[in-house]
Amino acid sequence: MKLESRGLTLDLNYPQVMGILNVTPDSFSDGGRYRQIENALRHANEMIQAGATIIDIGGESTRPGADEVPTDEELERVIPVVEAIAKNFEVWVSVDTYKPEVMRESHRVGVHLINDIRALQEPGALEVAIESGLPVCLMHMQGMPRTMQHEPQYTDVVSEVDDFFTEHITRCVNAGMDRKKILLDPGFGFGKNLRHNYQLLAHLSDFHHFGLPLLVGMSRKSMVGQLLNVPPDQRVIGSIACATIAAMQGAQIIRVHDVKETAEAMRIVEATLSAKE
Ligand SMILES: Cn1cnc2c(O)nc(N)nc21
Repeated sequence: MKLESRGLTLDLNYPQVMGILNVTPDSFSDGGRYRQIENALRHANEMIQAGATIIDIGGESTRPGADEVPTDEELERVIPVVEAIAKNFEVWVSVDTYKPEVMRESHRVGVHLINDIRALQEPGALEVAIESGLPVCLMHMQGMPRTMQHEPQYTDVVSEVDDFFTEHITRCVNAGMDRKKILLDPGFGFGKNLRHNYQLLAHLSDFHHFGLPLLVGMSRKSMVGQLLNVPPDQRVIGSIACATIAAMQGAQIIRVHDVKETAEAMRIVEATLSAKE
């Protein structure tokens, strides 16, 4: 399975590591626009050297309880960084946004992939995504970041996420999107309690029946923290375990903070999966 965008190809027969680049104020404490771009380029370079083949740039925190960011503010944070990385590196750049204006401007300055935690449900987002011709990751979320972790409920989380994928693939294809441009993501931690997250991880391979790439993000999340009772910066080993379990089930893109460690673990997964054949 391969994914194409703007002349770049991603070989999805091997797990690809997506490095997280947050351009929210708390992520670059020493502020200042130029400094922010300089720091972002340095961080992106580190992740690329460590094995990331995609850099995911986000200007609005998606943590539980996070507030929304005005569109102009998100544009100011994200667009210069998307442009700088797309210009300076031969790497896939994805934009983590649900706002159509940010999608459009990111496309204008060279982004390769749209990563939308709201699965193109914002007014105008689907039209912009189709117009751009870019691949899009549709992620499942129950509720909104501000309230999604207040008692999430499911009858059967795996089948409900599967139904969500069916519904939104159909919606996008009926609106004119090329089905081959869609990626799917169960949205670990987005309206899921600990058990829901591990049911999704345990059954991740069930989602291959769509024949579309699976993108997963468990890095440093509470599904690791709640089990190990450690703060985010001590969740690397648990995150690697999650990444390995997902990749062993064929997840094609793993979204992480700790690129070097994850890329090394993916080498082990590749060796194991290729020995299966
Ligand atoms: C932005 N973001 C935070 N967590 C994520 C996840 O698990 N998947 C995707 N696609 N994006 C995420």
